[in-house]
Amino acid sequence: MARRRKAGNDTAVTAAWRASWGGIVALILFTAFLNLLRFATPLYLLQVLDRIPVSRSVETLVLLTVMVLAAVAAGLALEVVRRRMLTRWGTWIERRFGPILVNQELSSPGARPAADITRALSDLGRVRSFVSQGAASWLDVFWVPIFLFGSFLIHPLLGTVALSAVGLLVILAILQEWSTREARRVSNDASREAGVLVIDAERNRESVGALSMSSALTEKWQRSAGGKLTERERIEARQNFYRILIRGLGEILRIGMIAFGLWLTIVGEMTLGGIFAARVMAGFGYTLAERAARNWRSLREARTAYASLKQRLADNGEAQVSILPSMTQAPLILDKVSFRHQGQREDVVRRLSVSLAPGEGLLITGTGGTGKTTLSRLIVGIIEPRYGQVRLGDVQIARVPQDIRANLIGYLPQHTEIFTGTVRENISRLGDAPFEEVVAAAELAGIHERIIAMPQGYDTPIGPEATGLSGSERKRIALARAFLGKPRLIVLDEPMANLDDATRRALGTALKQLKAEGCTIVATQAVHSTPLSRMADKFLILGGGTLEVTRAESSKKAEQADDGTGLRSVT
Ligand SMILES: Nc1ncnc2c1ncn2[C@@H]1O[C@H](COP(=O)(O)OP(=O)(O)OP(=O)(O)O)[C@@H](O)[C@H]1O
Repeated sequence: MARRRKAGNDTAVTAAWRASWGGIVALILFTAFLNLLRFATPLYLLQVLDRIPVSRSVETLVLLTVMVLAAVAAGLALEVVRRRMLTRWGTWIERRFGPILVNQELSSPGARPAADITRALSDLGRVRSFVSQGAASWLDVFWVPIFLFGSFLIHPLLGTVALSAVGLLVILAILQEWSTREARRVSNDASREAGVLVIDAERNRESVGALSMSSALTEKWQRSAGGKLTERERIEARQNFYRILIRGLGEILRIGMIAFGLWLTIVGEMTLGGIFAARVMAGFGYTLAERAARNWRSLREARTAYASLKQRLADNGEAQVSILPSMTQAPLILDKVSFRHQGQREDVVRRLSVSLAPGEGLLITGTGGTGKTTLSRLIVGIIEPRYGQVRLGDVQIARVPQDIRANLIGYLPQHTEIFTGTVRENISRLGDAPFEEVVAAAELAGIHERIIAMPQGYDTPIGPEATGLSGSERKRIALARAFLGKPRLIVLDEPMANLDDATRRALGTALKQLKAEGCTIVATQAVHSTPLSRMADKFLILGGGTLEVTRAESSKKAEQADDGTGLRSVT
């Protein structure tokens, strides 16, 4: 399976390379042409300075000048086209991989944190930005030796001077990189810390305001941001120092070329045209090397970003499985499931086995922190067990492609999530489910009447803040989302929390109706709820580090279970 997965994703990356191949060849040719055109100026100088003073031919001067200007104009035109090609290539890369990454990160069974999506996209942005802006200088860098060789051909001494200057430039660039590396690491860490702090504060704005945490948070932010600024100052001071040295070295090279050139003319080894031609070629070589050195970091960052993107694309947790048509009829099976959170010493769930036929209900009970949410997430395939399997029949849920999983499973997370969009879009999972299905789901969740009382009904825009909706109304919209299309398996994490008694009873009735239509229901509760107990055919009590699966004999047993006693027969 792993081999098949890798092969499939390699195709995505290699297909992109294959599709880019023609463009890359064109870019190399453009680069070759425009650099060849750069030789027009030194050739012109050789001809004009050495021949015209002797021949005194104005026509030749005009003709050569027109020719060199045409070559310069052609070179500039090619450069414009080359830059345009690189920009388009960069945009193409981002367009091609952006949706794949977002979709992959959002549907990953590992449920990566949101920061991971941001990181993946910023890696992609880095690759795009390098291709659009930095790649040209690295394409040109291969021409540095050719320009140096040109000045070497005019005179070995001038070639050696140019080569030494470029060599020194490389050493300075390495020193610049090396001397700022640690400061950049510290600055990036501080910057990330400050950013996370602001995002957290923004997310928990209400608590920050109500509990007067703003000055403490500002102080904390200032410490991180201040650290970043100090390091940035240090980095910039060093960078400026090396940049000035590199610029100065360029000036020294130009002066040196003239000085050595003139000396060579004095000793009769060179002409005036030769001096200027060699000086121009050495100047081109140096400038191209300097540009590449300036883009050194962006090349390195783009390489790291590319490697990480490639890894992400090869790390697609969704295996292609053949979905048996019988999956909709198959039981939900938890087969010796164990799970431990990263960094924890204890398993939250250990060797848990339970099976639920279509139409059966399971109620997971336990006090805070006993693992109800973890188990719900294991069942819907957001996280994968450490050992054991969660299956629908023979198929592991976490391995089911996301689009198929979405039709099979409805899920209400513990924290109600409302997306920016209309009520209808929120219930239809931002898709285009038929309106009747959306209404049916809203009716089951007991929110239909409230929605049609809104000014724009199902088209009313709402968002994460969802002002204008009570906590219970938000919850019922999220419940409707879970019920949409009456999926094969519905997992509800604390569905009764925040609901009043009448709504709880109505929800209990809705769950019974869904069960009667063949849905398997898994619900959790921290506090006893009679409608949920009535819905359940099986009970699972978490707590005290042990798990026991029990068959309900009566809802009373569930009540006993709330305090950690009662219910003990394993299915
Ligand atoms: N991402 C995580 N990393 C490490 N430990 C975690 C993580 N999520 C939960 N835990 C730990 O796993 C245990 C079970 O947490 P879980 O949220 O599943 O419990 P719960 O029964 O749903 O709690 P509550 O009713 O308070 O929501 C807790 O001890 C919790 O601290």
